[in-house]
Amino acid sequence: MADLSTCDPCSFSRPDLCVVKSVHLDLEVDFNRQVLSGSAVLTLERIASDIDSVILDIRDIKVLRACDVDTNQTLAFTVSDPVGPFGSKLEIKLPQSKSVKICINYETSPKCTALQWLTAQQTAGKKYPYLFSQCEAIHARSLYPCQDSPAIKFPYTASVTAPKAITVLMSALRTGSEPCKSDPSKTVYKFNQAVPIPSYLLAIVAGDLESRDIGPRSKVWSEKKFVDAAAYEFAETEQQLRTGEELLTEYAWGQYDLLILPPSFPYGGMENPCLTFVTPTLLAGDRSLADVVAHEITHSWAGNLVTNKTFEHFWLNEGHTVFIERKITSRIHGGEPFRHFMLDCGWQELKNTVENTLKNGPYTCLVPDLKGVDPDDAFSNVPYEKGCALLFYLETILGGPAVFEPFLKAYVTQFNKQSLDTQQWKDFLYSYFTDKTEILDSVDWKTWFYGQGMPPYTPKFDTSLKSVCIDLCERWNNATDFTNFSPADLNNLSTGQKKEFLALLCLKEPLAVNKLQAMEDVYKLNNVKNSEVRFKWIMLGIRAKWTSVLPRAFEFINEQGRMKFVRPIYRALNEWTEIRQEAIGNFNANKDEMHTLTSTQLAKDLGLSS
Ligand SMILES: CC/C=C\C/C=C\C[C@@H](O)/C=C/C=C/C=C\[C@@H](O)CCCC(=O)O
Ligand SMILES: [Zn+2]
Repeated sequence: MADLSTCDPCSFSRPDLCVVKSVHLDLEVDFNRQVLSGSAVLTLERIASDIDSVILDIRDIKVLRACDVDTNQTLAFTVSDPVGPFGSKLEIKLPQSKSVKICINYETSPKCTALQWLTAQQTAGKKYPYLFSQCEAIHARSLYPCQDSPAIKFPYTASVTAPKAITVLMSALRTGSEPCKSDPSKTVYKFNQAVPIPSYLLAIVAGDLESRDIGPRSKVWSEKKFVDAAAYEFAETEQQLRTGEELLTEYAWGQYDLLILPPSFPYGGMENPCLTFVTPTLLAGDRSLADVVAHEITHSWAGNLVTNKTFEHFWLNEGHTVFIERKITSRIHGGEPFRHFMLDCGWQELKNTVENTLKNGPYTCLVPDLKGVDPDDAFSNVPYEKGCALLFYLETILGGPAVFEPFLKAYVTQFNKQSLDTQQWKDFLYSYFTDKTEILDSVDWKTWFYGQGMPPYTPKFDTSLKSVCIDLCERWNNATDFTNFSPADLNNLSTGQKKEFLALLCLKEPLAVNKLQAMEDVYKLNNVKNSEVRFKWIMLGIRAKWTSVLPRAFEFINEQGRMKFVRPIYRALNEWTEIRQEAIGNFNANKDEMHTLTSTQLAKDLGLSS
């Protein structure tokens, strides 16, 4: 196996020998060639006095030249391509000095895994092309030469040149724009991210974008078609930010904007600092899916300020974020009963993933071994929901929210702008609760961190919001006569309760087709627009092998590319023997329009690649 860094199994870099202290990118967006070209200036600090080179991660990057900025001396470099999913190792010889600033002239490849390039035809407006990035977990190395490990944090500045009609945004504060001096048909955009970030939080978007103000420090950005709907949908953003500040500390990033991406965006949201990226599947029209924004806002502390040292400790980012996100949303809507309802739904989602999708395998560990593994291949809701469950368990045994919430504030304060691992987190927990060592010693830490399967405990939740979902599920599951059901059954439920009602039915034996048709006759779910409810209704139909679900299933997976939805639907269609070839044919017909992350994972799900 390649000589990966001693501290991060997913990076060749050796920050223990020489570390990147800051980055400046000067890039031009070339939509015709679908490349970014220009330079990366890295300020380095030698840690070991006897080293004479720096090792960086790259993938599919063409390095044209490396030089010492102060002397313009050309620096020798080598690129090696070890076998494995981690790209290439760029080694650059360094001049003799304690700190040095190097300039790397390079260009990305059209197959850069961090970027999706869309033609004008693929956008909503059909007039201009579009480009957006997704660097988490280890795709930053295809965007710029870097030490692509979350153990390292650095501030960055950038200057990006693009055609005049195109707006460019980054995960940074906008510090101005001006016509390009050498070509008035282009605009140069300037950015500054003064808060140190891990490499995966560098992000860029370029497209025909409009914005609307939604708060004193927030805008929504999207193509014209979505911008007013987005302004309505995410109107609670400032309230969510303030609730996060009440719980934790002052928001450190200045601006909090939201970018609504094209439908191919593979995730619900991505916590890029100053500019959260979100999927348009959140545009429900009733703000019922804005909890994803609360999640991304929470990452402003858990993940972006306090960061997992490697992706084996991803639960530190996601488990804390989910646990705190649910505190934020329940302080705004519904209080503790609502928090418990969300925790309970999360527990069920975890159970379904652990037992049915991952079959209690190695990726059900809270802290998985990722040696030789691309983190994308290990991704699931386990670090989110098992991590959240551990924190809920600890909150319960340590004395409840009034005792545990001050710990969360102390945690983000202690590790502000740092990266840590699970051992450091546990040591801090013990150091904070010095009077509760006996309780902490009673926790089965080994099983929680490294055990496969469900956690070693069963939580007790307040079920006041869930009982109506359970009752309606049991009524339908046991019904032989459907005359006693009415639209009012669902009209009185929240979106979350409708979703949970369908999720509970998905855990039962597959329903008879005539029962599903009766449900459709009463509730008219075939026309539902809310993506979460639509997803569960489609999954219920596929489980029952209800052929009339198929047109709606294919329509849904072809109109958006959020992996949370398309992967389970493709997997379920693939398990439906008579439909498998149609599913594979649909995938092959649409894969070129998909984000690379999505098509790569779907090919593996369908057994078309290893
Ligand atoms: C144990 C897992 C270890 C490593 C995985 C780390 C990163 C995986 C990589 O695929 C990046 C994931 C980024 C996720 C971004 C947003 C998600 O939080 C949202 C996912 C669910 C949704 O679509 O709502
Ligand atoms: Zn997250």
